[in-house]
This record gives sequence, C-alpha cells and structure tokens, in this order.
Amino acid sequence: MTVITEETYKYSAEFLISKLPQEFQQVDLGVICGSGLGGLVDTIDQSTKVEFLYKDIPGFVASTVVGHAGKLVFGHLGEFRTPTVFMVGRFHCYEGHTMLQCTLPVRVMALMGIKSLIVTNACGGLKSEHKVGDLMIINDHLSLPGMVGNNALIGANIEFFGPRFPAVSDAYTYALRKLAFKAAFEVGISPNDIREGVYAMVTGPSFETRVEARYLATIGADVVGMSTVPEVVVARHAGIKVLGISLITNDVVRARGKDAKLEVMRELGLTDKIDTEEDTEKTFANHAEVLETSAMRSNDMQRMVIRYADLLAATLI
Ligand SMILES: O=P(O)(O)O[C@@H]1C[C@H](O)[C@@H](CO)O1
Ligand SMILES: Nc1nc2[nH]cnc2c(=O)[nH]1
Repeated sequence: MTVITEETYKYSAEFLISKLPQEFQQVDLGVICGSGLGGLVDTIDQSTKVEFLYKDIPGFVASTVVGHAGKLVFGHLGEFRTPTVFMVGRFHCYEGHTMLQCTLPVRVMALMGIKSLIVTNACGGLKSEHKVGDLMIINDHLSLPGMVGNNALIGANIEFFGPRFPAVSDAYTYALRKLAFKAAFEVGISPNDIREGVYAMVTGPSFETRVEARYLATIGADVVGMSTVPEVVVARHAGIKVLGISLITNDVVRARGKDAKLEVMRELGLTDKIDTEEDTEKTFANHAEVLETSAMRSNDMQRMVIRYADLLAATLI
C-alpha cells in the first residue's frame, strides 16, 4: 500500500503556496470538476487565474481519462470573487491509483484553507423516473468499495486532519442542499430537471451488468458512478463541508434481457409463450455518451455552481 504522510501533503501545499500570488495562498472554496465539467474554469476571471498541471505538482499523480484535463486552477468565482481552487479532472481508482493518491488533492486543499467543497460527477441513472441530463443533489452515498475494505481513510490516521472514526451519516448537509436547490432554481433550472438522491460508488472501469444495476437500485442507490465518495469521506474527515452534484449522463441498463431459451422454444414450436421483456441488447453505457451529455448540460451546471458559490459567500453556513 502506498503510504502518504502528513509531510507529503504539507510539501505539496507548500509548493503551491510558494508559487501563488498572495490572493490565492489561502482559498475558501474547492471545486472538483467531474467528467466533461471542467468548462467551469473558463467562466472565472481569466486575468487572475493561475494553473498548475498535475504532473508538475509534487505528490500528485497523472490524470489519464478523456474529459479530465489534469490541472489545478486557482481563480475568483462568482460576483463575490470567492478565492477558489478547481480540480479540472480528478483521479479514479480504476486508473490504478490508490484511494490515498486519489484523495491527496483534497487534503492539500484543506491545508490551503478551504472550508467548503463542491464535488461534481457524471453518473448513470438507475431509476426509471430519472432522465438523461437530469441533475441530482447527492443526499447520501453508498460506498461499495468502502464497505468491503477499500475506504479512503484506511491506514494510519493523521490526527492533524481529523479523528480515527469520523461520522459521515450527515456528509451532505441539509442546509447546503437547500442552498444548492435555491441556486438551481434562481438560474432557471426547472424543478423537473433536478432531484435529490443517493450516489453509489463502484470502482469501474467496466460499466454495470444488468443484475448489478438492479442490485444497486434495490439496495437504495439512485445513481452510480466511479468517483466522489473517497473525496467526500476525506473532506468530511477534515471538517470540510460538502455539496455533491451528479449529472445523469446515461441510463444504466437494468432490464433482464430476452430469455434465449424461451425464444428458441417458441421458434421451434415447443411453446407459444412470448417473452415480453424489452430487448435491450443494443443499449449499453459508454464514455462517449457520458461526455456528450456532460457537454449538453455543463452550462446549466456551471451557472448553478457560480450562483451557489455566491449564496454560500453571502451566508454564514
Ligand atoms: O469523474 P467522474 O465521476 O465524473 O467520471 C465518470 C466515471 C468515469 O470516470 C467516467 C465514465 O464514463 O465518468
Ligand atoms: N459506474 C458507472 N459510472 C458512470 N459514470 C457515468 N455513467 C456511469 C455508469 O453508467 N456507471
């Protein structure tokens, strides 16, 4: 197991601080941009923006996924010009990184002063009432890797960040979820296009089988994705407030699929029963669809995040 010590986090933070102008040596807000959602940094004041490629930051690993640019950007967000650090592209376990490597940037952001984190992701919808393109404010998560031995906090606890046994039952606080809905409605997102629900994390990179999708829906998940949870757990451990926003980029195939035996029996006249199950053979999740939907909805999501940052700056939450 890769061991990352308190000194490693501090070294990365000190490296960044030494290269940043004074206005970004301490930041208030962190934003993690999921698949295809990095366009948010194009909306900030370009004249004060400072960028670092992940590959140039000590302790950071490389980002290898299409749609994840792989850079850390510092800039002023919204009307209140909140000093913000953006991860444009994140790390996933399926890239071969450990949970500690994936979450290192969150601890570095904690060292740089963030009090609040917005985590965004692309995900697959598990419920028939969800439409592709819907936004979902996360109100709870189901960590499949975390429940079976791959929690982001496994290893020696670093007391400096937080306690050995942090509670995450209220990781996505009610007050911040309310603020997010307010932001969404104020920028004109229809109540029909945004909901609240449970994000399940799997490691990927293969998408779900049909029965895995049915299983996840049965055990309480509304959507499924391959990220977010490790970052949220590490952020909450460090006392950072979290808002999670998912964009449903595709439907996860849940149908049972056609019954081959029954079909052959019917063709041979051995039965006259017809399989009524919808044939979903041609429907499958793919990363191109994920990026396509992200591109379609990224503008709404960006406007919502900017408004949320302003509402947050204007409140004492
Ligand atoms: O980083 P996120 O969670 O937005 O990316 C999702 C999960 C996979 O990386 C990818 C699958 O298409 O999208
Ligand atoms: N696991 C998983 N992750 C996703 N990310 C975007 N879409 C999906 C999906 O359908 N399944």
